[in-house]
Amino acid sequence: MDAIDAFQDHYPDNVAHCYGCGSQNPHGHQIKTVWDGDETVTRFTPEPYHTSVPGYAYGGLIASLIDCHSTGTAAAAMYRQAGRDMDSLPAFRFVTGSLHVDFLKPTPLAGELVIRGRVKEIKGRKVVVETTVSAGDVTTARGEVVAVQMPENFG
Ligand SMILES: CCCCCCCC(=O)SCCNC(=O)CCNC(=O)[C@H](O)C(C)(C)COP(=O)(O)OP(=O)(O)OC[C@H]1O[C@@H](n2cnc3c(N)ncnc32)[C@H](O)[C@@H]1OP(=O)(O)O
Repeated sequence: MDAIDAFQDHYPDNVAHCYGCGSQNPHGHQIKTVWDGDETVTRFTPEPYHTSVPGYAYGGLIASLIDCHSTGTAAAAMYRQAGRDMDSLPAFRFVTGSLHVDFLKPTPLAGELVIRGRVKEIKGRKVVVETTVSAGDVTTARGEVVAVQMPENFG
């Protein structure tokens, strides 16, 4: 387990292959998300190959960071609401029902991005998460994700 004890470190191995957040996917982003009070935070440094316009990050990367940060936040929020440890069973696993992203400013490729999430609503199997992406003091993207608990018969 990572020193920071991220939400994603608690995903069972059989659902830890996601391109955005799976610790078992060597080609993926392998994001790591933690609580910061009532918010959640992920730190991610894009690589030169994440380019869109030279010097700036590809929008699909930004969207996928918002996506997996938010589904991880949804799972953690559900455990927190239930007063349960993230390793306890049955596992709360969330998939994306809806992903909305507003690209507010170009996101520079130089340096770390800070992704912050806030739970807007928890209702039944659904969690709505608002997430921002910031480079330094500048918020470059804002997203909203409807995360839905993964049905047992997913697929
Ligand atoms: C597990 C670790 C991996 C992490 C994944 C990381 C993120 C991903 O990339 S996941 C892959 C992309 N997503 C998918 O493939 C999901 C495909 N879609 C599905 O399987 C289904 O449509 C699914 C599960 C989202 C919802 O279906 P279902 O379980 O039948 O939901 P349902 O019972 O109708 O709705 C539950 C609630 O969610 C809401 N909801 C469902 N879909 C949406 C949607 N597209 N937009 C907005 N709200 C939605 C419903 O309105 C309902 O809300 P309310 O209770 O307020 O009425």
